[in-house]
Amino acid sequence: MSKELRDGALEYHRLPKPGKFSIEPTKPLANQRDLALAYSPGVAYACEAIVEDPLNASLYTTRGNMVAVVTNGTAVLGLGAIGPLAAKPVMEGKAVLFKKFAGIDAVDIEIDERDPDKLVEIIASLEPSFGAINLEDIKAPECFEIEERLKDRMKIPVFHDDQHGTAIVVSAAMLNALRVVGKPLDQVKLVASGAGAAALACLDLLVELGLPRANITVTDIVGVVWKGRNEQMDPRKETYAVETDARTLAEVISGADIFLGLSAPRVLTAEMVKTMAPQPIIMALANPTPEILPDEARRVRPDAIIATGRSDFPNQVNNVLCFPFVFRGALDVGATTINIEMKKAAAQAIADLAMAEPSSEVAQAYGGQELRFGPDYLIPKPFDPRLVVEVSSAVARAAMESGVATRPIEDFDAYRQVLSSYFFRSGLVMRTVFERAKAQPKRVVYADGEDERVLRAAQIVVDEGFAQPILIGRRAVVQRRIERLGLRLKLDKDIELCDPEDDPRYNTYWSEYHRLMCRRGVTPESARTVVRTRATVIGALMVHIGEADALICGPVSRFVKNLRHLKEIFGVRRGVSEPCAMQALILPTKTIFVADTQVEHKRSPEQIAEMTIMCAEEVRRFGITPKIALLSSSSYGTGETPSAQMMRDAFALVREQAPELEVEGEMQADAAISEEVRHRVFPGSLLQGSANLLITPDLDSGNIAFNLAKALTSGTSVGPVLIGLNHPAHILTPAVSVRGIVNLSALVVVDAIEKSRDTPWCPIPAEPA
Ligand SMILES: NC(=O)C1=CN([C@@H]2O[C@H](COP(=O)(O)OP(=O)(O)OC[C@H]3O[C@@H](n4cnc5c(N)ncnc54)[C@H](OP(=O)(O)O)[C@@H]3O)[C@@H](O)[C@H]2O)C=CC1
Ligand SMILES: CC(=O)C(=O)O
Ligand SMILES: [Mg+2]
Repeated sequence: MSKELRDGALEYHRLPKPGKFSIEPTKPLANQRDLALAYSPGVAYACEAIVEDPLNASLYTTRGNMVAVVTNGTAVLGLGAIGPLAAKPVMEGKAVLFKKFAGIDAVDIEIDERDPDKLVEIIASLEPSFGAINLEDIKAPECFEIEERLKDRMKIPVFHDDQHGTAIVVSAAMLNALRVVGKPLDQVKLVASGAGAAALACLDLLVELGLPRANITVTDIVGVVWKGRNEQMDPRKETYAVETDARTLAEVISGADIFLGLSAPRVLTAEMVKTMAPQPIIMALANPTPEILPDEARRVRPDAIIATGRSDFPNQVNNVLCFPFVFRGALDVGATTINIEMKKAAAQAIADLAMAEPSSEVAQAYGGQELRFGPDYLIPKPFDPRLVVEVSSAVARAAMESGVATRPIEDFDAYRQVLSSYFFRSGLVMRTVFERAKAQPKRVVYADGEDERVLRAAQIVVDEGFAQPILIGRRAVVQRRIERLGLRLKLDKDIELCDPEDDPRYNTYWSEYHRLMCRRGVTPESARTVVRTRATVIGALMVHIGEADALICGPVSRFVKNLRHLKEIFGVRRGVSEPCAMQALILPTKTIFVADTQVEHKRSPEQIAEMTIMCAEEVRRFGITPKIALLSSSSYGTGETPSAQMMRDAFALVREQAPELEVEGEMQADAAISEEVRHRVFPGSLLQGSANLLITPDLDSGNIAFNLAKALTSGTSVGPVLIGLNHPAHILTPAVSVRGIVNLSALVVVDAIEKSRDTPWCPIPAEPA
């Protein structure tokens, strides 16, 4: 390993605080009452509820989402028996991965004990504290007995990750590697290096999946595991002992289709690789140094498919792809164990994901690497946000079907939404919107149909089935990009295309545009030019004419230009003097909406009141009750600036026009968020709790406040949501992500559904306003 990596890793572990995680309270502990609830005397009620029914522990404590990562430090990575203290960085790392990838709270427990009997006693005694136990880096053969005895004794899942996590990921990668080389699992010859925890569990699962036991030869530190051998044997190894005169890896590797290394650094040589069968599969998985480095193997066998356990080579076969998600699924259904059905379901889900087209989030995280199923992309990358959804739900379902789930999931669609929120925090907030959109899909035209993000979003929209996309773009370019991105979209089947260079509807579009704009200085000639060159205009005309129900434009062209076209072609809703843009910031504990972030830099009190009422209506679409604060530098009359007066006037107008709204103003932003601060300055406030819709006095303050909060909190943003036009449309900003486009697509479909019901929209004016 390079010095640079060593220095970087040590600094990462040391700064800014030693170690990799800390524990944060999830409840307020700010005053005497909180103390009385959290601790004595209030806590006693939670204790009594658990005495009454032990299942209440998952209601009143962290137990249901808490996993112990337990080791005794006897087989730490490939570093060997380095002891429990030195194992702590690895275990802290596993704990952090549980949290990051699957939202599971995990703590590392390093136990200074090698005696299996004592270890079993210690670990079994942890049952009251945890919802599941992840055994880690405990050496073979003791690990087998330890796990079996704990599984018998404990009523929560006990899972030795080095065995089963590795087996699941190896099986997924193996199934896909065999798919690439076109060899059936029941006809390949496999040689394993290593007969420890990981290797034997992998072999067990591969046998379960159809690899004949007779096709397997195992080697370890002594050499071939043969029938009759006495040296360093144990009952588990014995099950793979074969009748043979061969005694070394070099002898048995000849003609093998697969090398599975879960042993030690550099045990496989280039000479040995040369003798393998055509298109050999080499899984050199010892960590951190594999049995052979990929370059060395590739040099002698360019036809090989190669995987390692490391993130710095293609095909990282590592149990990180599995353990967070298997535990997530098991905890969510209250599984009493993790059985073979759950393991097989996890392996299949991982294998299937690599076959699906790559996600843009992964492409982004991996710096634009080519991520299409093939020899260098056999399994998904650890940062693939689909893993938590697909693997956890497959495991949960398998637990239910195999009868080990104590809390079966009733609504799998809802569960998948919750799972996606572990990665995309917009998931939960957007759930109501997606459900409504799916119930009544609409035709959405995308003006920038050649943009890669739009194409990826269109694929998701088609897969999720909440809209029928229409793309504006040149046919050859769109087709080429679909292929390059590995998408499955079929032009003219999944999606309609409008090619601005060659569309028979061109004459209809420019004539209509001219009709709308002829009294605004637009000549037939310039109408032709605008329609030929501005995709947003074509998209807007399609909606206006009724060929589409809603429009998404951007991210390529500028927001203000797009908005101008939309106002010209659509007009604004009756009673609206100016549209506005609202953005949502989704934080771990709450969602806030801010307006106006994009549209009009100066509004009158009447327009602020109008915007407030429109935005409140929009917030309800997310299933959230608006709690509105009209922001200012002044709180309840403390300032005399014109903008403070304007917000006071706007507040009075909103109270008059929409008395049902929970609204207050004018106030500073901290008073809006904190009830405590607000009550200090104005105890009689009409607003309860924290405001979630923040109306700012002008565009600059709205935009600055939103972006500052976003940058400081790293919250997820949804929007800008364009409100007030006479037809459903949103304008994408240049920084939008694929997920952002998908979110806005769902929102625009919901707009279109409401418009089709004629609530609260009004008809298209004959001439634009
Ligand atoms: N990529 C991944 O996701 C994972 C990788 N691993 C890696 O796999 C390796 C084994 O881990 P694990 O099974 O937990 O450990 P174990 O200690 O349980 O097993 C190690 C095995 O390797 C054998 N071995 C050790 N040295 C050699 C050698 N020089 N030549 C041949 N065989 C040897 C041992 O032989 P003997 O039985 O004779 O002692 C034993 O069978 C480690 O490098 C670990 O990092 C493990 C889990 C997951
Ligand atoms: C990845 C892992 O668990 C190991 O190498 O031990
Ligand atoms: Mg391990």
